[in-house]
Amino acid sequence: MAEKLLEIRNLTVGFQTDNGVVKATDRVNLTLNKGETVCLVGESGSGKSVTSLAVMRLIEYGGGAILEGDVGFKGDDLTSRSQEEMIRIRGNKIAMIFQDPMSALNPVYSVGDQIAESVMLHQKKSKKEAWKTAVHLLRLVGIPAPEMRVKQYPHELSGGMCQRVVIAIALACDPDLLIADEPTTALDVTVQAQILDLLRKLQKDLGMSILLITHDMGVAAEMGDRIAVMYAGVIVEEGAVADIFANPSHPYTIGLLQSVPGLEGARGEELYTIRGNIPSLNQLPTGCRFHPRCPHVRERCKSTEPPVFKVNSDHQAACWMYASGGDSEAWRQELEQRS
Ligand SMILES: Nc1ncnc2c1ncn2[C@@H]1O[C@H](COP(=O)(O)OP(=O)(O)OP(=O)(O)O)[C@@H](O)[C@H]1O
Ligand code: NI
Repeated sequence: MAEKLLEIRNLTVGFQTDNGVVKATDRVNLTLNKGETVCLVGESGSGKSVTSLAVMRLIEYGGGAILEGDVGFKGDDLTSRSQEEMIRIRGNKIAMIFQDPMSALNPVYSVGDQIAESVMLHQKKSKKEAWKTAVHLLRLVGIPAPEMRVKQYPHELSGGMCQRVVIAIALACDPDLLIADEPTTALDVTVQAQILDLLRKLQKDLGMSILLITHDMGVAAEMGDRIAVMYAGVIVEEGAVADIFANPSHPYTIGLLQSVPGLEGARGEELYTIRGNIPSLNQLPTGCRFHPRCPHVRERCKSTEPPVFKVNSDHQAACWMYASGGDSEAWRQELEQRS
């Protein structure tokens, strides 16, 4: 049995707005095993960042609140920790990196100072030792001539180099879990690939788990052991990466795959676009949230929200098509033919 590291259960995050409370995530369930990379994918506004910020308990600083559910981390429930305790947990066991490395770095301190500060915060080391560790970490994240680079300031480094520095800072606390929210979106394509390679290598060498947030199915295919697809605050499909690509099951996932050039799901010459837009949180449709955009919609989808159904042993989808009995079989055949 794989060892569970992070277990998000029924996580509902709410925000107070002028129109009352909106739920940015609604009973999200997601498990991450030790040493595994799980990719959380979905369109803009689907609730990916909110989910990760709730895990870190940073959502409370952004005006959100955890309304329901819990976050098991190494058997501990993070939702019942105080913010003081969370500071220690965030620093020591969970690290997070974001899209824009420049905004994560302080322009007035050298990169060495910033890494060393993180080292001293987490390990009992003198300034001199911490500086040595900073050089070591820069080497670990693939920065050439680290002895020279360590003295430089963020503006003297490229965007890709800065993201490597941010990763070095994250590694200073020797995290069990790295949450990476669109870590390569702001970088150009070649640099993007290099940073993804680096994350893969670090994961293998250091044995950490990665929760990778991306809207890019190609990135998810390359990086993930498992993929969870999010739509309008709910996880609509989850499974092993090979399974999701070979046998995408939720109509939303199928649409996503068909809209990516060069992926197997994309058949024919013309790329598919999912009709319509993601609904706003204060005007969620009844029943299945995806039903107004779904090419396979049936009456039941309009009235009742589907629970999660097993597609096979390690693959599940929240779609009525996978309920047993009724006309599900015929329905699935229709889907096979149309897609
Ligand atoms: N402080 C806030 N107040 C009100 N609503 C918020 C707040 N922060 C986020 N939301 C809402 O929560 C929803 C999910 O946002 P989130 O940032 O998690 O999306 P995402 O999937 O990460 O999208 P993206 O790919 O654009 O980063 C959005 O509809 C957003 O408007
Ligand atoms: Ni986001």
